[in-house]
Amino acid sequence: MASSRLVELTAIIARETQKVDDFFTQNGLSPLSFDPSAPADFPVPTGNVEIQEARRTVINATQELHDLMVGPRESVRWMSWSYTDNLSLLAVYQFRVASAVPVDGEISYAELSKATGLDETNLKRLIRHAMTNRIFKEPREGFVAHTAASRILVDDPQMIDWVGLCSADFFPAAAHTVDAMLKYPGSQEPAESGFTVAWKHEGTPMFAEIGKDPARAKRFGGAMMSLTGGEGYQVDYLVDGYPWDELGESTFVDIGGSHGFVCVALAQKFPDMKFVVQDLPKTVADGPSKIPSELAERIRFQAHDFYTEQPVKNADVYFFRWIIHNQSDKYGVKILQALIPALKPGARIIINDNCLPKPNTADPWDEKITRTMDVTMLELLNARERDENDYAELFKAADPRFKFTGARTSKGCRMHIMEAIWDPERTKT
Ligand SMILES: C[S@@+](CC[C@H](N)C(=O)[O-])C[C@H]1O[C@@H](n2cnc3c(N)ncnc32)[C@H](O)[C@@H]1O
Repeated sequence: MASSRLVELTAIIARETQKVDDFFTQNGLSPLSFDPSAPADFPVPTGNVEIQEARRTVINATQELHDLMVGPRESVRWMSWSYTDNLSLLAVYQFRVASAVPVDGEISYAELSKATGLDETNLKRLIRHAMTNRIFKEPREGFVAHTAASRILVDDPQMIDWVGLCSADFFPAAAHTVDAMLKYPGSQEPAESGFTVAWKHEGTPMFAEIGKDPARAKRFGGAMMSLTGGEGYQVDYLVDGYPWDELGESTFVDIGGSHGFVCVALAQKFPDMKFVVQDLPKTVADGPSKIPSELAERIRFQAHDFYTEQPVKNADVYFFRWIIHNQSDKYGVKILQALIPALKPGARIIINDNCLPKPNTADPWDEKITRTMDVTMLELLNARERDENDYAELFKAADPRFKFTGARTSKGCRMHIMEAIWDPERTKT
């Protein structure tokens, strides 16, 4: 029957919402709301699998119901204008509108215009558009007040960086990605991406260009902290999601490890492990100051370019988190090959990154995020996310003596742990 899916979805939504609501009542939690005083995050721990699953089911079922009700033609029509969401967000970011709106209370458009330097007419147009995404509200005509979402743009500096990075730096890159693909078909070069075409520095990759401007680099760093601390990316999933205790006394090399926060988390739980954090010279220079003094003896820093030969020989683990997805296959292979002179038999190469799902197998919310991340890697660096088979092929292309053992993840985690073992006995064919 034509309406059966609609009725089915409505029943699912009612049933699962009831579970969430009962949990809120039993635990004395305030009801969910868009009010500026409402919690900025869903206030149930990620470890509560039952309620988190009910929540996801509602998110996915309401989205499906919404899309069915809107219908294909109208969906496509208005999806084509979704870039405007970025534009109004960019204006909010660029003119620092959120910090000019009082946290408790309201401000007239005229005063807000004075405070931000954005002319009143355009301010009103852009803010009223942002309001359609629940960023600010107009409690009475002509006055602006915060919502829970706009409050985040006052309270959370890393989220402000994330919004700035995506709307100011990445949005033009997306708009120029097809131009870049036409100009450099099938390119694997980071210096020939949509980002480089948009910002007119073809020949210089995004990271190098951003690094030239301290403010832009700082914003990039803050934005990455916001993303990697977000739901499903917390480092606890890595600490608890792999049998690190099997390693006993061991050396772990965190390649492109930034300021060593992964090593800190592992060192706290596994006292027999020692760590080397490798990154570019500027980054490692700041590293030691970020390590708790009781762990300093076990975590050392080393400047190393991961495209060149690995200097730490015979370690037990060579680890890459958020590194391989920034590489095209050409450069991913180069990074893995640079390890080979250092590897002892049985050394583990561990990649902690996204793993693209097989079609129709993933949670739709997660799949949307991971596939958006994949296309973003194309825009920025001509790099890519990979599925399990792609990782197997990457290791094989680097050297058949890498024995790929597969990808694993845990409930609620949006990343995977991919592992290969160095086996010099495997035939090099
Ligand atoms: C996306 S961040 C990932 C940082 C960290 N692994 C994490 O999980 O948050 C990429 C890191 O790679 C470092 N990096 C970039 N190019 C590098 C290179 N050629 N050699 C070593 N590190 C590099 C950057 O400085 C940065 O810290």
